Amino acid sequence: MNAAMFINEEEVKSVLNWDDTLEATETALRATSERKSVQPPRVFAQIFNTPKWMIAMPGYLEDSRFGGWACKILSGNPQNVHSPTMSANIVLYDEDSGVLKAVLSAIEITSWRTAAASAVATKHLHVRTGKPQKILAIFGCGDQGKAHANCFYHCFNFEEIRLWNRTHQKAANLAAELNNKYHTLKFRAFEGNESCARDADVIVTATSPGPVPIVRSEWLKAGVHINAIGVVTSKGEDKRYELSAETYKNAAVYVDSWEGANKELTGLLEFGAEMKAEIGDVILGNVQSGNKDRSIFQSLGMAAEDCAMARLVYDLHKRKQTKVL
Ligand SMILES: NC(=O)C1=CN([C@@H]2O[C@H](COP(=O)(O)OP(=O)(O)OC[C@H]3O[C@@H](n4cnc5c(N)ncnc54)[C@H](OP(=O)(O)O)[C@@H]3O)[C@@H](O)[C@H]2O)C=CC1
Ligand SMILES: O=C([O-])C1=[NH+]CCC1
Repeated sequence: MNAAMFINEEEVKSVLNWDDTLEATETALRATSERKSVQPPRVFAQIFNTPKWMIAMPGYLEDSRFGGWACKILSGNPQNVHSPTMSANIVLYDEDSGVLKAVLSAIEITSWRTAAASAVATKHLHVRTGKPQKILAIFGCGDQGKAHANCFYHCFNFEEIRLWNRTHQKAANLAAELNNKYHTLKFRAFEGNESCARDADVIVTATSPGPVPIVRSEWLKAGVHINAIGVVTSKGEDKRYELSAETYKNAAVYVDSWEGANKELTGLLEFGAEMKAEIGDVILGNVQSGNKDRSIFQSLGMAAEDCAMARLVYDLHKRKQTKVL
């Protein structure tokens, strides 16, 4: 057995690509509904009376190409100004022996696979049903918002991609950066969240939610699909959701895994939300369409996605190293 390796953020970035990421993530979502993954609800540790947190996400995914046995450990402080708000590493084990194979930096992996999960949900719940893909609106221009903008530009053909951020300058900067990168004028920064949401066919919310939701039901068009990826909180009086209660009530809500949703999303039931299905069951064709024309993918993020991505990045990194030798 070779010594375990550390794959740093730069090495991860050098092998990541959207097509493989989308395949790995779709495999993890589908395998979850086929019960080919093991991923108990993740463990949260809040550090005393501070906003500092740690999450452990152990998992196993059975698949010949993307299978893996791994645990992602995240830690963060949303108040960080001069350092990233989140750290993430995946510990990858040999699938037979359980011996440590590699530790991978997982900030980029987390952004890419989260954006890919939203794209997979959008493909199956919206695009494949023939609904329009004219306007995409992304709320939040941090790491996740940026990854979603890149991923959705790669996967779909929206005519306009709107960007909104609490601090407007960040949306303006990202729009300029992406227009420059892709030689396009599709990306537009919006000052108001209402104007950004109106007429959008697909919405992504990628913020750390505050006490006031940033998207309201009355602004939304019929048939809209929303990918809500910001972590929701429902602790006593402290309720933080990106979407208003009415938005949930007026849509069919899809999740990545029931195991996670049953622990972390019970607050949505208070809004009268119809918790419809796992995305994997939609991919497998096991879900009948209902009478709600709006859909929400409430993304929690899954260990199975991280297993698939760790295996993918490990294999691509090894292949690259072999070529260099
Ligand atoms: N579902 C999943 O799989 C995953 C979900 N996440 C979640 O996604 C969200 C975004 O993560 P990430 O991009 O990495 O974080 P960043 O720290 O990079 O960005 C945070 C974003 O949230 C905005 N924000 C913070 N507070 C508020 C508020 N009160 N109202 C509106 N916007 C606010 C920030 O705006 P400003 O620039 O003004 O500060 C910024 O746009 C988080 O909730 C994170 O936990 C992360 C990883 C995976
Ligand atoms: O799945 C994930 O990695 C996370 N979900 C919320 C914060 C990080």
